[in-house]
Formats: sequence, C-alpha cells, structure tokens
Amino acid sequence: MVVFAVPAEVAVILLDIEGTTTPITYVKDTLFPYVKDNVKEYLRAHWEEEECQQDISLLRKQAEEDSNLDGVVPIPLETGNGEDEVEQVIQAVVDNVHWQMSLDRKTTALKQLQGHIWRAAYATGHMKGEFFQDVVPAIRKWREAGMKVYIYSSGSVEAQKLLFGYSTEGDILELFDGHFDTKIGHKVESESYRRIASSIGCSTNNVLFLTDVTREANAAEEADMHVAVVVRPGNAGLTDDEKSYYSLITSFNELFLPSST
Ligand SMILES: CSCCC(=O)C(=O)COP(=O)(O)O
Ligand SMILES: [Mg+2]
Repeated sequence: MVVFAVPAEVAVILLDIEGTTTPITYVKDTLFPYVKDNVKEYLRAHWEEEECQQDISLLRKQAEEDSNLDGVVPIPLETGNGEDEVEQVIQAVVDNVHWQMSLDRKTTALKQLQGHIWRAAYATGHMKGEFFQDVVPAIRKWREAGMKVYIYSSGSVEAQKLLFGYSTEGDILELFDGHFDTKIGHKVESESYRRIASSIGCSTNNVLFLTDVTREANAAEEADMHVAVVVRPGNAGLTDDEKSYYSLITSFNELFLPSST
C-alpha cells in the first residue's frame, strides 16, 4: 500500500466531498437528477416563502453576471401581474437551473437552491448520503489522534449537513469541526484557503487538503496548505504530469499520521 506521511505540522484535515468522500456517481445519478426532476414542483410549493425568494434573487443576480455566456437564461422580475406571470418566472428559473446544471456550474446561487430542494428528499428517507467505505472509519481514527476535520465543498453548507446528517452510516455530523462552501470563496482560488485557515484559527501550513480536482489542489498549495489528490473509481483521469507532481492516495487508509509512528 502506498503511504502518504502527514507532516508533523498538520493539525487539520480539510475534505472535499464529490470524488473524495463520496462517489461522483452518487452526485451525478442521485442528487442532481432529483433537482432536475423536482425543481419546478419545489418552486411552485415554496414560491411565497422568504427563503425561496432569496434563492430566486441570487439566481437572478447570477444570471445578470452570466449575461455574456452562451445559453444563459435570464430571470425576469415579478411585477405582481398574476398567476401567469408567476408561472413564466418559475419556468425561467427552471430553465436557468437546468442550463447551469448542464455545465456542472458551482455557483453559490445554484448550490444554495439545490440544498433546499434536497432537504425534503433526505428528511423523508428518499435519499441517504453515501461515502467510500474507508471514509468514516478513517475520520474516526484521525479524530482519536487529535486531528480537527473540516469539509470544504462547492455544495452549500446546508447540503453538506444533509449528506452527513442523513447518511447510510446514520447521522455522522459529530465527526466534523466545521463546514465551508463557496461563500468563503471558490475552490480554485488560493485566497479561499487562506480565509478558511484564518476562520479555523490556524496557519495554512497546519492544514492538509484532500481533493480529486487538481485545480483545487493547486490553489490550496499556492496558499501553502499541504495537499494530496484523491484517486477514486469514477473520478476524472489525471495527466502524467499531474500524477508525478501530486501526492496521490486511493483510500484515506493511506494517510499515515505522525502519532501513528
Ligand atoms: C453535499 S455536496 C453535493 C454535491 C455538489 O453539489 C457539489 O458541487 C460537490 O462539489 P465538491 O466541491 O464537493 O466536489
Ligand atoms: Mg470534488
């Protein structure tokens, strides 16, 4: 077994979700189709609620920022002109969401609405968060060894808490010291990793970030975090240069903590 020796200065392990703790197939074949199939019904049921209107405002703002992109669907303002107008705005939101999802965009606006749509599916037991089998036992071991464990995903903090709170392993939220999403910044920007360290109250070099995406690993490394790239079944392939540059792990069991020497 290949071993990644965790440097002694590391006190925090920061985890990506999709492709790292959780199979990409779970996200693509379960989570995303649920949103695509249920977004219209969700909007109709929750339209009058403050939270739903905040989600729409964020999506509208995002659509304005995206106005130069091919295929963008603008979201008109509602002027109080009756049910037909509401239906038109809802259809624009549905089309915008489908367009963003066809590009697998990671905008805060999309991720926030997705999290709200998944809430009912988790609460009713229709969906349960899934993890690679090494994930939960390894995190328990790291915590026993005194490591802090945090999540950083493009999925909203609310969506993260649903995934870990309603999972095939039960409610495992207690395993995490905290959660970060794109509200702290995008995962391919090094400044986000500086902000995360500062919010945890440590230096960036006290953190080991595990992700499947080399652009994210690169941004974290630029901020002086330690990184390892996680290679899981179903993940995108790596180039030969990436394979030789990054430390690679195929299971969390390959991390060797200083205290385990
Ligand atoms: C609970 S996260 C749902 C998955 C998701 O929406 C996503 O974008 C995952 O991105 P990640 O940054 O974890 O690769
Ligand atoms: Mg990922």
